[in-house]
Amino acid sequence: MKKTVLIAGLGLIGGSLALSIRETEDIHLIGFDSNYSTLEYAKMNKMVDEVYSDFKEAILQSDICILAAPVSVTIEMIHQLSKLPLTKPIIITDVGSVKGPIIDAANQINSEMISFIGGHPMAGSHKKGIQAAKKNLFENAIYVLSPTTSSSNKDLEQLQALLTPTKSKFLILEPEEHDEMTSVISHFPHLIASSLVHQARSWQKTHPYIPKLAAGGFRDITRIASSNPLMWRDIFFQNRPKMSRLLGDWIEEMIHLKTLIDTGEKSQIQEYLEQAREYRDGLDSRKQGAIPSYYDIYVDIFDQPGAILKVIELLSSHDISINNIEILELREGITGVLRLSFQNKNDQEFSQAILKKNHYDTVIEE
Ligand SMILES: NC(=O)c1ccc[n+]([C@@H]2O[C@H](COP(=O)([O-])OP(=O)(O)OC[C@H]3O[C@@H](n4cnc5c(N)ncnc54)[C@H](O)[C@@H]3O)[C@@H](O)[C@H]2O)c1
Ligand SMILES: O=C(O)C(=O)C[C@]1(C(=O)O)C=C[C@@H](O)C=C1
Repeated sequence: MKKTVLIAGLGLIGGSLALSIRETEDIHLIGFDSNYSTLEYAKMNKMVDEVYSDFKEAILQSDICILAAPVSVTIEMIHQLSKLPLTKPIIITDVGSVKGPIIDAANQINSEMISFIGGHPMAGSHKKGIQAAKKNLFENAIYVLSPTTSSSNKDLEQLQALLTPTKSKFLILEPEEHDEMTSVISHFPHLIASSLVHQARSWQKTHPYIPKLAAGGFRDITRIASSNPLMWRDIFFQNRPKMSRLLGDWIEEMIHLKTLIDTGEKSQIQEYLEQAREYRDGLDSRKQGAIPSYYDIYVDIFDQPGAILKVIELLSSHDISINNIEILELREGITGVLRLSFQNKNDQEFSQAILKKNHYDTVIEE
């Protein structure tokens, strides 16, 4: 018999999950969202089989439910769930970027019917909403799962089977361990990116040309400052003890760096930069399985009308899906560099072959 799977919150993450699992044969996929136009979009684009504007109605018929709303809303949904008159067993999971408070809420559920397994796909984007959803968003990404005492091994296997089409790699973690690591490698960097943008904005008051000087470096390090403020407010708030600790460490480190700069400690500054470079280069995931990254190609282009479009058209005419496009340098009349990101090695290599055949200079960084 078909299982009914509910995705509650059809934004970037919920929508992407819907796109990747919707072709699974033995499921009936339903979606719930508080935003009416999101439900309309999901229905029009056949992202789910049915849409619901009432959480209770949707959940009562589901066998598996994926909560994919902002973290604070997810916690509210778990409180609501615990009060529902459920008549059949249901596996509940979530996708929230912070796990501790979500698992704490789940542990308060007093229903034999609910098996809760925390979840967090470690892939996303600075974009939000259903229109930014992508089928292959999670390919090769780590997908953290945090089982609780309410869930059995069979439940975990069932959830992993449902998520298999995402082509992600499962990693079982305790919530505390998850929150500690993601605070370092995901949450805190967002705070720093936003603070760098604030610094530039403040200096712009006296130096109006600052935005014109913002080249590849500033854009690279601050891309994530364009992310969804509501989602990140929730993440910082729900993980605030860890964020506060990291801020303390960071301030101390900055004071140390300031001393090195003020006293002109050239060799120590160089050593600091070298150590950072070595660690950053070693993170390149595909060899070590640390952080899943996109498969990038750097393409030289000339600043001519339609130059970027030509590259996109060329690859899309071969049915290649480009995950992200970034213009790293494009100044009037000179050669620029496009960074094209793909979700897998095949697309990356195939694209390079096509571009080379069409006389583009390309580089893949190893
Ligand atoms: N964006 C990322 O990079 C990323 C990556 C991994 C995990 N996450 C986590 O995924 C979750 C969703 O993030 P997103 O990026 O998809 O955000 P999003 O803003 O794109 O989507 C959130 C969706 O939840 C819906 N929603 C909000 N309040 C609701 C409510 N009360 N009832 C029903 N639906 C409601 C919104 O209408 C929207 O469709 C968050 O918990 C976030 O921490 C995000
Ligand atoms: O690629 C991005 O824009 C992201 O910020 C994705 C990102 C991250 O890598 O920090 C953001 C939040 C998540 O919970 C998981 C992934």
